[in-house]
Amino acid sequence: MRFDVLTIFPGLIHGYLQEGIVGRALTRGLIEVHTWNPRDFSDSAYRRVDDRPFGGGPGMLMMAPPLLAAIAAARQANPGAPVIYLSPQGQRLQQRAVQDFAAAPGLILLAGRYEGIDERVLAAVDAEWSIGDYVLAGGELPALVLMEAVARQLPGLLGHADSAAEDSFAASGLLDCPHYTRPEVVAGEGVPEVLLSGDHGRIRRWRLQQSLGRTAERRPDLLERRGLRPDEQILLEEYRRQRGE
Ligand SMILES: CN(C)c1ccccc1CNc1ccc(C(N)=O)cn1
Repeated sequence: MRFDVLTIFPGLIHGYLQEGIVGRALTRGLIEVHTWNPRDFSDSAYRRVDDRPFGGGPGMLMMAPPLLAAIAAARQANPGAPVIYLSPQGQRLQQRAVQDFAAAPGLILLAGRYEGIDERVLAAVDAEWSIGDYVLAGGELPALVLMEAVARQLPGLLGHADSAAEDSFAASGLLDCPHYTRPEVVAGEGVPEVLLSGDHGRIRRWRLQQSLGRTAERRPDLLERRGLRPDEQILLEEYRRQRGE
């Protein structure tokens, strides 16, 4: 999959992609990442990309012409790829949208800076997405968040093939259960004996019960949406009894 990122800080994008699974996906050719700097599309002497807002107000805005030209260049290089604008005004990114993006031929991501961009750029944008209800100095981190979440979904990217499919959100719609590894005792704390039992049916049951209990405690909204099978309802009730609720 090809990602094209429009940013005045290309180093932020390439820098992050040197490490980790996305870095490996790059070297393995599973993904391609190209950055386009609006400054290269500015027709002003000082490669100007920002200017003062009409109507006054603090800070600067990104001008439309350099961004529109950069978007056109990216569309030519990544045909069929939707242009996604990362902004606090966008739709909230959830795992379902990530899975949909993973099926796209490519993605063109527009990272805003300053106080935002000229509204007329949105005529060239296909969708506006937000990674959460908070404000960052630029759209580069949200672009990297989207890229990594999508890259994890690409077949062949993660070692144990089905792990992305096993992601708690994707598969079960539940929060993940607790995990343990060696050493067996940490600061006097041991490991739940069920995990040492070798009884895989019991282990699976315990993990589902933990996921259900944690989701009920921390994210009841997820359970609302998902609903519970009868057997899950029983596991959750047993969990609550054991927790003395
Ligand atoms: C500079 N700002 C305020 C801005 C204003 C408008 C658009 C983009 C930006 C860039 N900042 C972003 C981008 C995305 C998110 C998010 N929640 O996805 C948070 N911040």
